[in-house]
Amino acid sequence: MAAAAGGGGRPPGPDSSLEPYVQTRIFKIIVIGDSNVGKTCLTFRFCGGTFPDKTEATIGVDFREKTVEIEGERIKVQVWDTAGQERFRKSMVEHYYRNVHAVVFVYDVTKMTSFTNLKMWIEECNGHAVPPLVPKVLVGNKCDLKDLIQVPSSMALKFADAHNMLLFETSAKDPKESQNVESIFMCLACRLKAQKSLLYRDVERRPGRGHRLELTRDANGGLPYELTEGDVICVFSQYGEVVNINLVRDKKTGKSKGFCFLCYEDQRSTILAVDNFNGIKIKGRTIRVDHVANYRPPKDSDDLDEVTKTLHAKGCGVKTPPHSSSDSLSEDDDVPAKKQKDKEKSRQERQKQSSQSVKRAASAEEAYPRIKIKKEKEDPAYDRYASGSHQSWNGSERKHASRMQREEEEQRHQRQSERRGEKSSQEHRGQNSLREEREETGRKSERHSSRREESEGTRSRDQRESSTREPHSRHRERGSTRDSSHY
Ligand SMILES: Nc1nc2c(ncn2[C@@H]2O[C@H](COP(=O)(O)OP(=O)(O)OP(=O)(O)O)[C@@H](O)[C@H]2O)c(=O)[nH]1
Repeated sequence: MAAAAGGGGRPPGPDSSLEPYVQTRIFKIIVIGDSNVGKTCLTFRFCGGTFPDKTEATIGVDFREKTVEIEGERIKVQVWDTAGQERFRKSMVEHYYRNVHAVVFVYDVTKMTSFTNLKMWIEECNGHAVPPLVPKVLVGNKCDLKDLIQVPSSMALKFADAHNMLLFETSAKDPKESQNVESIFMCLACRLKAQKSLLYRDVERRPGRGHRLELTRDANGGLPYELTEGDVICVFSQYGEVVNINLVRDKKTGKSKGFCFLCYEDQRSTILAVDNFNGIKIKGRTIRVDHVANYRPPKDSDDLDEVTKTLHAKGCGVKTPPHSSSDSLSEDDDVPAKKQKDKEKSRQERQKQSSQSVKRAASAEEAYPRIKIKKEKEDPAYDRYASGSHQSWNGSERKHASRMQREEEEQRHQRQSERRGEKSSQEHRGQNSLREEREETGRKSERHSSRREESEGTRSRDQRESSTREPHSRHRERGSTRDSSHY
């Protein structure tokens, strides 16, 4: 069942390797227990197949990895060898438990205190809201020291039963027991595989330009006020490119309000960020992040300088070439400052005329073709936080977009009729060309209907999303994302 082994080092991030994009699931398994029970040796035995001559107390965490094959599927077992000593684990505990898929509790069969302390380790684990679905096993190590055994198997078995865990009694040192050590992790991997689809590599790399990450603020945390947009981008670009950021600032003082909206280049990055950043501490403040459907660009206010306005409009991501001709409609992309001012005026005029939020969202979509914004209902929570006037979008931009579409359509028609004209001028129009024409018509109608299906699909999806969006429906949405990315 098992294949290649891995070594220690940094946690292999989902994008850290240059290996081709394959669907490899990663199971994060943490090994917990008192210091000196043999956690490091067990992980060495499993990942490297050896018993280390010498070990030192683990500081923070060590990572080891092994790729195994279960029923034809390659799975990466990522083993987190945690520190047993309180002083070496304090700052890391939250990281251990975040998005963990399975837990291995280890005690030393020759040391009763390491067994009685298990209660404390289980409490710690429960205190970090590890879901009940996460499999846990109990491992009694150092069974080779037969004469020194203090913890009888019957006692350990009773404890394991009481906590709904499997018990493994083994030795990292004794090579004859290596199969048993392997079974600990393989048993967990098999159980995890049997559960539903896991982890990030399964998530489609969709250009989810509308997907945003919301860094919220509550009584216990939020972004440290001193962080600038650049700081936030530095931290959050670990999991993907940030293409736009809206760090909400006080209108008068310009100081950060401690919350922010980020737009990643794809949905996968947003999911990764939610899973990895939620609950971390930055400068003593706990970060809370949510994955919500739509990125909201900053609201324009009068005292913003032109550079900032243009940056808000363009985003901060690297420019990618437009996907299609309609993408190149971005008139705003290189709007000179004066034009921007004029637009601002007419925008304000239009704002008086129309206060319908749906319309606003629709026109925003046209104003920011690079960051497509889905239509959605106005989120009152956003208005509560955000300062400054509502942004409404210029009707001329809408007209411009539709005019361009019309022109494009006309050009396409012209090209088609030219092609047809050429064909009719041919003297001998045989069966082949007739067939070609029929095929062309078929293709065209196919294209047409698929486009219609696509737009209908998008519309109904948008309708569904907007109908379920409430100020706090983010959580539901995030839950559904998790459903698809976690077991
Ligand atoms: N006899 C015997 N000794 C073992 C076994 N496993 C580990 N040891 C020894 O136990 C000591 C501690 O092992 P480690 O693996 O470093 O213990 P740990 O739980 O990782 O300790 P911390 O990193 O401090 O949390 C070392 O001297 C190992 O050689 C085993 O199966 N049998």
